Amino acid sequence: MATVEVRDLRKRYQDFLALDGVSLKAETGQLVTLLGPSGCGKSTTLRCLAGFLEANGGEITVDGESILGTPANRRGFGVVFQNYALFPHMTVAENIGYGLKIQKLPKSEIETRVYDAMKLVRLDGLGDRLPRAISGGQQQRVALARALVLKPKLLLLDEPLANLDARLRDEVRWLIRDLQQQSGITAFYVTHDQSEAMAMSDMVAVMKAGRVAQFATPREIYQKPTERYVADFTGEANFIPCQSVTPQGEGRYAITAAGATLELEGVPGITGPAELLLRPEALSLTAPEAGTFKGTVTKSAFLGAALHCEITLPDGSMLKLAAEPNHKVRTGEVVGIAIDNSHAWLMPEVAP
Ligand SMILES: Nc1ncnc2c1ncn2[C@@H]1O[C@H](COP(=O)(O)OP(=O)(O)OP(=O)(O)O)[C@@H](O)[C@H]1O
Repeated sequence: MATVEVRDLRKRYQDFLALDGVSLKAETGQLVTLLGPSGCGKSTTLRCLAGFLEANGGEITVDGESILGTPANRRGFGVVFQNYALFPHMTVAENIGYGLKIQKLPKSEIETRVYDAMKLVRLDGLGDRLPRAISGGQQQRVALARALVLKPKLLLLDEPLANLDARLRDEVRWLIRDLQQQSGITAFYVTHDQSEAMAMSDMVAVMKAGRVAQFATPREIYQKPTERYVADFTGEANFIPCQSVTPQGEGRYAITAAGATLELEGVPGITGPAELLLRPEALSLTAPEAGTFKGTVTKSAFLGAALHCEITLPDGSMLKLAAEPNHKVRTGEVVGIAIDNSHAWLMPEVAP
């Protein structure tokens, strides 16, 4: 098992800088997700890790040793990409055992390991089928078994669920996480799906234009983002500009925003303009005089599990919240909004 560190990684395609100093680390047994919009450099980072691309600068170490000079086929990593690229003329079992055959292992050992791997990914009984005779989810599980059967030091997964429908995505997602945790294998996982990243990862690197905007646990990324980009990418978010910010030490601040005064935590060391992040779950409807904020309902929709409301504050800011479904509000009604301070967070207006 392996600790993997990426330091200041740079990659240029002709004159385009795709990676501009990417740094992150996976401790042994962790699953680290690279999350971000299309084109931010997730796959490029993973391909440098795999050895399919040569970096132009920086360092990648496994257990402290540089691997940049080691060709892909000597790195001992398992790779699962979205186009699973199974060999179409080989059976499921032959596909899974291919890497072991290349390593010239004895036939009996190959058979045992392939059998175990098929059981692990719940493909028992399908060993004799050709890839075209199994479903997309099963094909992706073959790809996973093919990587795991080699007992890799590191597992690299690039949008492995992208071609699956929603139900299968859920199923294979939990299977991957279960297998990764059971085997204690270190893994990097690329996705642009925020909920996938939150559900599966020990650590998340939110990427932005070839850099890592924030590298932290899913909880921290969601509740304590360092900038608006990260907050926006990791879930529903309301932002309210602050009129005044008074630091109170240890990452706490007293602020005024949209006519209210609040004390809350935030990104340490804010000195300039700041904005308040309020996730929908930080907000609840109350009587106008009882709320931290007072605002006017501009939209409401009953969604079954919640009443979705949009409320405009006196400074023009808009709050989206999920109210208790039995609440009834009218458009134009003045309401109070109570805030759970533990879900409120202060961020600098300009990224640090
Ligand atoms: N072979 C290439 N030649 C030139 N530019 C490339 C090449 N491969 C990728 N790029 C560019 O580098 C940037 C990063 O690409 P990359 O594939 O790493 O992004 P990504 O975050 O994985 O995106 P996606 O989610 O769409 O796969 C993009 O702007 C992309 O257009």
